[in-house]
Amino acid sequence: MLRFVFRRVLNQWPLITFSLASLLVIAFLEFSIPQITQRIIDDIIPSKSVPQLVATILTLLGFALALSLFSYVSTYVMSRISQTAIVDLREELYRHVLKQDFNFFETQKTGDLMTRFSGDIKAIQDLISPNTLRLFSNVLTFVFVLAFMLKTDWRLTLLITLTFPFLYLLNFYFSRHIKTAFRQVRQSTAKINNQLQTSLTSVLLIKNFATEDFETERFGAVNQENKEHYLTAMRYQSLFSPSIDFINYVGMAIVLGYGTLQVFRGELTVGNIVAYLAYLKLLQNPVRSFTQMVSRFQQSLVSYERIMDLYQVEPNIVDVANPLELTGLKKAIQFNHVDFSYEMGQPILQDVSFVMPRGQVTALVGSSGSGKTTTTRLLTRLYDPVAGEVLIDGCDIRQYSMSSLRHHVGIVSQDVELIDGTIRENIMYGTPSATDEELLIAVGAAKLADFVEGLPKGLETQVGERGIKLSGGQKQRIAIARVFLKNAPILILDEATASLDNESERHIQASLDNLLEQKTSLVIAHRLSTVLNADMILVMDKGRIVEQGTHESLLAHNGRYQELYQAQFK
Ligand SMILES: Nc1ncnc2c1ncn2[C@@H]1O[C@H](COP(=O)(O)OP(=O)(O)OP(=O)(O)O)[C@@H](O)[C@H]1O
Repeated sequence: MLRFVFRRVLNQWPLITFSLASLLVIAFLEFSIPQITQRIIDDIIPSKSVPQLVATILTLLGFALALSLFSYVSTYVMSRISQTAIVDLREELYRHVLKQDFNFFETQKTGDLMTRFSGDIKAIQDLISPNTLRLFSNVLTFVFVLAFMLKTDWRLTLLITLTFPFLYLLNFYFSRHIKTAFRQVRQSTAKINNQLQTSLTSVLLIKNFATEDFETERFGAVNQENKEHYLTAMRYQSLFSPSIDFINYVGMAIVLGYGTLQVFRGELTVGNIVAYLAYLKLLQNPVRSFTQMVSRFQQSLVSYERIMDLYQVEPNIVDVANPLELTGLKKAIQFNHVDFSYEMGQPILQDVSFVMPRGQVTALVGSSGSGKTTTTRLLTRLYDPVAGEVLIDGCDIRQYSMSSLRHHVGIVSQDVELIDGTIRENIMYGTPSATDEELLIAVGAAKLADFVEGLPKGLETQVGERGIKLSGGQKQRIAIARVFLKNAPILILDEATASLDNESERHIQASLDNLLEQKTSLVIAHRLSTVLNADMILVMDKGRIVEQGTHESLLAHNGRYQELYQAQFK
């Protein structure tokens, strides 16, 4: 973990060098101040020299001022180093997560991912904090002080160091337990986040089924679990500091007891004892901050492991080395003996083969769960086939760069996804360079113009939380306008007109027909009326294409299409 953190701050070496230099100065000043006390007690008090006293006090104040100044500067600089490193880390992790396969997001819990971005990154941030820096300066002071004490009275110093093994053992014992306990705290916090995330995004479900009490009870259970783990962690942590304090008092007793005996024998001065007591504190400081660091370190370690887990996930669907750039569709898209399964041993698509010639509309029909959406997902490489291939102009789509492939496909799907922003931002999402003229054409084509003109802020109206609520049909039309604007040569319409009333559907259908005319499209529709005019209809059943042809030829055939048609219209 330290190596990981170190690599992340290494590029800020000038600031780090400056911080380390300040640490040296701080350690020197902290070591010197008790020397001044000793000098006053042992030399100046007996000499009764006022000028010497004034000079020494001024030196003391000067040292104290310098100490404050260096502490301030080094703390601020360290915060800067830490913030810069954390911003980089968060961004890198974000990019890494977005790069993952679609499948990753389907299996990963959102709340858990959010915890990694918030809590876990914060724990790493704590590690690169001014407190950690303090620990380093304390360690330096520790070395200075120990060297001096050994020189002054090695026996007394050795007696004090007898307490160190106990400190070490206590650290060892507590840190192990604290680490385990904090891992459980984090896991249960992620559970709380998951529960919150799922219930807050399904409020309608909860209201409709009046399951508030049930949900609250479930939430209570995970909340309680979190409390138990936290209390376990706290039990260890609260016992940790007092145990260390006790050992420290033993050290103080040794200095006072043995030191006073030495004074009796004339081997140490009173000033020596006072300085020793101050130094004892300086020896204890590192131990103190070390104890705090242990728990922070444990938390960071748990978080580090969770972040590393995330880093270690690599996407399976990636560009080949030196991918081709797709520059347009010239002849056809072809599915060639494609097999696919989401989970091993459970085939979803089997031996799917068909051709979509350029400029034609291919429709996919079939009962629910027959594999229509899955087929469209293979075309944009949300998933790759298990066997067989998908070709564009005779070339396997895996040879093209994913971004060029996806730039060539426009999708309107069942679930419209809107971003938090204005209607304009939503329509221009993915096409930020579109001109106002192009935007207005898209708005008109998607039959949104009347609706937008009726809004006081027009295209600048916020959608979602801080703006207007949109109906299902309006959302869908925004999604259609977005695809109009993208103007990709290949179109996928997955139940694109699903949430429109009959009248809007007619409007949209007309403009979609315009759009489809110049495109190569794959249209999924449960309502057969929307696919009557398709150039080719593929009938899917249990992951296979069981029939294909035009509406008339399929009806005449008296097969699965006939059944579907009968079920809908008779
Ligand atoms: N992410 C997934 N993981 C595992 N199985 C899945 C996943 N998505 C879909 N399936 C399964 O794959 C099969 C085909 O689903 P698909 O969504 O392609 O069907 P569909 O024909 O589009 O259905 P509908 O018309 O209801 O949208 C279904 O049995 C479904 O349960």
